[in-house]
Amino acid sequence: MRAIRYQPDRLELLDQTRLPHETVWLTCTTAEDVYRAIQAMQVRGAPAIGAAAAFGLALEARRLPAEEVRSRLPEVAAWMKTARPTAVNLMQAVDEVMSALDEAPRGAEADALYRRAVAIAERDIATNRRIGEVGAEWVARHGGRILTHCNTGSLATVEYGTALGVLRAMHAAGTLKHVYVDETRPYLQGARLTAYELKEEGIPFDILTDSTAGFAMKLGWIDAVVVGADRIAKNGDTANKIGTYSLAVLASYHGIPFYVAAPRTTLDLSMSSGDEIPIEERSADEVTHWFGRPVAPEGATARHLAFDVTPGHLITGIITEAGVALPPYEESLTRLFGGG
Ligand SMILES: CSC[C@H]1O[C@H](OP(=O)(O)O)[C@H](O)[C@@H]1O
Repeated sequence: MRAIRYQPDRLELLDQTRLPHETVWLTCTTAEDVYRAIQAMQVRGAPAIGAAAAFGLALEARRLPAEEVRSRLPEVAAWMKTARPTAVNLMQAVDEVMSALDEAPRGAEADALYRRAVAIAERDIATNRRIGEVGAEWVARHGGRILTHCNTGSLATVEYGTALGVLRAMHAAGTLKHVYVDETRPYLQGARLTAYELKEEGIPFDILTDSTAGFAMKLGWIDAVVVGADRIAKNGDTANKIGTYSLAVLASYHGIPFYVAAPRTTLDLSMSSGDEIPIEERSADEVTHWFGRPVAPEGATARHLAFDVTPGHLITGIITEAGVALPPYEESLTRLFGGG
């Protein structure tokens, strides 16, 4: 499954606000088209956001007058980084695609950025499959009944997924027994998107309301928890979808292994701890309304923190393409990926 399709002159995004009941593709031809799609969560998921932004800048390089690309694109790149604040993949991908500008022959900037964006997308897919291999072997030792949160599959990562990639690899190896999918209010990445991906592949699952997870652990349903990430600090503190922190506390209380699966591009080793990670707060309307229809009484207010930060000491291991990092993360992550 692909949620992002790319050509030199356009980027097509599967509108994730319409899934699972409608398949609507958005066609983007400018950086602004992509910026708006990221902000509206029509494309979402840390790696997918990064890849889309990279293609958005390549499109802008094609749209701008050739003689103005080098002077104007850096400003567009800085603006693109503000589309959403938490997923470090956005910032990393923008910097990576912009580095192609320095190396591009004059007059061929757009083609150079497009090639770099394609390289980012294809590398991410290969990385995801490696994370799946590493994670499947490691997590299976705990058992095959896995709880996951949000959506970390093809829809979040160009293809295959990170945490959901581990579950795909376990399913392929015959070690996955069942997936428990947190619905993940209010956007319902779990109930709408993860369920959509798992159903497509015949992987057995049940959706749980977010508030069921703790009791499911008490009932002995869960062998391990595997989630994704949007930014991981040097000490292993991990920003991820709101509700992840609660899952980690519950898993710790119940003695259940809790894993994060993420690529190098989600690590922010410049941050010493999760205290520095910017947490996106989205419109209260996304809580008080169900995709536009009012749920709460008129005038009700809400706080909508879109992410939380799980302290490294609650994380059993961080599954990456280079191996599984174990505490202490300051040492293990640096050993796997270097200083920064
Ligand atoms: C594989 S990264 C997916 C990551 O991104 C999600 O956030 P959002 O849906 O708001 O983009 C969530 O934190 C997932 O774990």
